[in-house]
Amino acid sequence: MALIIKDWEVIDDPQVEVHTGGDSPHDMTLPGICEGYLLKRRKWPLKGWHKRYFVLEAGILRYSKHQHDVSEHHGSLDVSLAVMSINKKSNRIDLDAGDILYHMKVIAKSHELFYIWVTKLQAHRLFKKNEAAHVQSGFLQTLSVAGLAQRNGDLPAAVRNSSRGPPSVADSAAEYFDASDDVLCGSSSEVSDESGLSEGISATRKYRASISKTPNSVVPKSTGRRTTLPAPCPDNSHVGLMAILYNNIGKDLARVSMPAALNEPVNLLQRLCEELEYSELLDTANNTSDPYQRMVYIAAFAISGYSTATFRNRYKPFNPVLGETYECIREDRSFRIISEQVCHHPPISACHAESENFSFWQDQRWKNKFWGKSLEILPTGMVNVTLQRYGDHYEWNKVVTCIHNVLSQQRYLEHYGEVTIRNLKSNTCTCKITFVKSRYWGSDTNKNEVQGTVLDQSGSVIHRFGGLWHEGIFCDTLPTPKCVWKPNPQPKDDVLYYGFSTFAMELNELPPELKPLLPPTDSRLRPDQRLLEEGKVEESDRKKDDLEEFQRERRKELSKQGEEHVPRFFKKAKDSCGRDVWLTNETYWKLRENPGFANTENIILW
Ligand SMILES: CC(C)CCC[C@@H](C)[C@H]1CC[C@H]2[C@@H]3CC=C4C[C@@H](O)CC[C@]4(C)[C@H]3CC[C@]12C
Repeated sequence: MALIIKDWEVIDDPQVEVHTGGDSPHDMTLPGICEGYLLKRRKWPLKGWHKRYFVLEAGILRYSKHQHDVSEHHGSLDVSLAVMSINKKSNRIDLDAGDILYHMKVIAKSHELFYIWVTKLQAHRLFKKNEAAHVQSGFLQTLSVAGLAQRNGDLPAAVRNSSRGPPSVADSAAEYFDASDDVLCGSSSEVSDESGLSEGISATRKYRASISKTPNSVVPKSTGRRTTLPAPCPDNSHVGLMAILYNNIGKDLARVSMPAALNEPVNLLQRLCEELEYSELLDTANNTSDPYQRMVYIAAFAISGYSTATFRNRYKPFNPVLGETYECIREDRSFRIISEQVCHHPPISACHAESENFSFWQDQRWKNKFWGKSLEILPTGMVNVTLQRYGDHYEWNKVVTCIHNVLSQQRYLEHYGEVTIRNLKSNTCTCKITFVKSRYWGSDTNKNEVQGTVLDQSGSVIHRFGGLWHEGIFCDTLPTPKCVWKPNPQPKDDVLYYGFSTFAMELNELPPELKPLLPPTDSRLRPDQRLLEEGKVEESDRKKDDLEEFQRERRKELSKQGEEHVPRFFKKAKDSCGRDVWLTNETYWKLRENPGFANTENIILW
């Protein structure tokens, strides 16, 4: 656990990782150089903050007065020997190596720049440690009897990777750019004590008691769909994540290739469909005449999409390849959805669902921030729902999802931040939902708290609701106070099956009668994902490599011809605020019916 003293956080020492993964492509490479002006605190003779030029190279941090005199640097420090603490609020970094102590601060109020320095420092610290371990293991090896020499796979990653050159400065500049373009900043979600926090806690306790008294929804009658997966999930506890993550700092997680053993047999397109697991809340909203009450159901729906996180922290979804599609028709829930990977850099997945009660669409993309122990996922883009009967168009943002202890088996997910739901067709009411960031001193009981209010035009509270995103939401201001949403119970043996809900199990099912109707780009036909689902991990891994290579080839070919990939079922547009959005072009279902995808020209992805 990171030690936290009044906004200061001691960053855990990077653990040198011993690889067992043989020829994994994710070995440690020399991290890129990081340089620029920072403020450095000085005690004597001129007390205060002074602007200095810092250069971080191969694990050594040097500084000088100006950029042009870096050669005559004033001081230098091996960053792997220093304890690093950071203060996210004031953008400060302290490096304490006992005899040498650097207090540094990012000049501009740029949280981005601060983040880049912190992650780069971590990468360099790990690199330097690895290097030290290399020297030490080399030393041990010389001592050991020749025949007992260590297997290649047991050596620290850096040892085997020495042949690969350091990334160029241009590379690392690209990486910075990647990390810094239009990112949302910081975590604004910590509820301050003045805002009635203790009140909130006791309210949540009350809500919680009421939720637990509410019986679970009746298990739906058999839908004829499968209730389990063909094979249990592989054990992936041996896969070393440290090198993968440190080497990809600043990059989109969705663009980083990882071994198949880390994956779950659904992809991000299918996970968009999974957000409709509780679509009956939208049906209810469409049958509720009171606009304020309707908003409560929309809010419950917005929260329900986050509940799978409780059980889904051990595996990551497959990244769809550009042009991949996924359809799902649910007669039992009377909706159908189509999604497509519309952009590769940055990765964007777009979806559109429709039913007699509602439409639902979003394009999902996000940024990552890797803080050493945790990884924050900052989604951009809005979720949209329209209700057929009232013509309402609701729009809301998503909150931050944080993967805590990302490198260890104690991994867990947390959501925090504020959601504002607006009805673009009427300003009768808005809704504010707070996903409360858990306080580090708190026990488990203050985890996953959600509080919300529905406000009228003048800002008065009309409804209040709350609870926990993994247990349910209670609203005590409805004519009959009630639990508006409660997650379905997990199926038996869910731990063996990736923590999937029944709904998730059904996503990748491929009934024989469906197969001829699907375009060849449908995720259900993706071979590596199918192999993983069947428990053939190694074959899946190989297929995954081929498939990714094939995607790169296709991209090269296209750019050689000066062309750009054009999504097939979605078009780019601007929303009311001028943001780029991807909307359906309404061709999918028409083509499916006539002439049918077997009779159209399709791109070949695998
Ligand atoms: C490194 C690996 C093995 C650890 C597991 C990573 C898992 C937990 C990560 C990888 C990608 C992540 C998803 C990426 C994007 C979103 C959209 C966001 O609006 C809600 C969270 C959600 C749905 C994330 C949930 C957590 C997630 C599934």
